[in-house]
Amino acid sequence: MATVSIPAGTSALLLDIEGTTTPITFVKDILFPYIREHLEDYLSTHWEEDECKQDVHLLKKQIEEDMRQNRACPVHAVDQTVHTDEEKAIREVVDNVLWQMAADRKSTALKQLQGHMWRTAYASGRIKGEIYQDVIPSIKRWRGQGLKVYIYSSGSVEAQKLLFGYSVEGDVLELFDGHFDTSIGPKVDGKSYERIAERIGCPPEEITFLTDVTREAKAAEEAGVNVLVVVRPGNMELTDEERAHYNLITSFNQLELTGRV
Ligand SMILES: CSCCC(=O)C(=O)COP(=O)(O)O
Ligand SMILES: [Mg+2]
Repeated sequence: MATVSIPAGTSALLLDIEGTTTPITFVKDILFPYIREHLEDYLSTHWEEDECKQDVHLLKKQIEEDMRQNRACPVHAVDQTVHTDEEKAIREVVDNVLWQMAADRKSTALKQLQGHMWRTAYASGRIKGEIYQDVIPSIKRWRGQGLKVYIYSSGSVEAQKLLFGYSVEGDVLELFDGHFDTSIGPKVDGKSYERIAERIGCPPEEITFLTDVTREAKAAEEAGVNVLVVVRPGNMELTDEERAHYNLITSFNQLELTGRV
């Protein structure tokens, strides 16, 4: 297995989850089906709770934004502050959420609701966060070499903490120095990486971002962040051009920090 160097000046690693630390199949075959299966029940049970009301409100704001952008989407006009037909309202929210999921949207509104729904599944032991075997030993090694390690995923911070807090490797949350989600901005926008650099207090050139998605890699590069593209089984195929342009790794074990013990 060829080693790939991380520049000597690197002080922080920023990790994507799906397709990088975690198999895409875990998200597609376990996490997302759980949402589809429990969505209607979850909304009915929690409809009157503040958190659920905020989630529904955020979904409504997303729809308003989608309509402004002329995106066709199932609309819910639910306003829980006025009396409505609850069953009909829930049906509308379900339709919108399922539509967003079918399109694999990464909207903060969708991700927020999903994070809240997975709580019970993780806490009850029904779901355990999957992590590739090379991930945890590598993170421990990097931390031992003085690097900080952060997560940046489209999954909400709460969803990230559930995955690593209830993982197949136990609770490994203490290995992370912080978490970012799309509330800092979309992963395909360079500005998001500038904001993260500012937030963690280190220049973009000192950050190395690991992701499976080249649109994200491109955005990070635009911000001056060093990038590695992770190739895992089931990840999206890269074009020849992408293969030529990016440094690729198939395992975190390949990473070597130049100039560090
Ligand atoms: C970590 S929560 C579940 C995954 C998820 O919903 C998602 O959108 C993952 O996207 P990523 O940015 O980690 O590829
Ligand atoms: Mg990913």
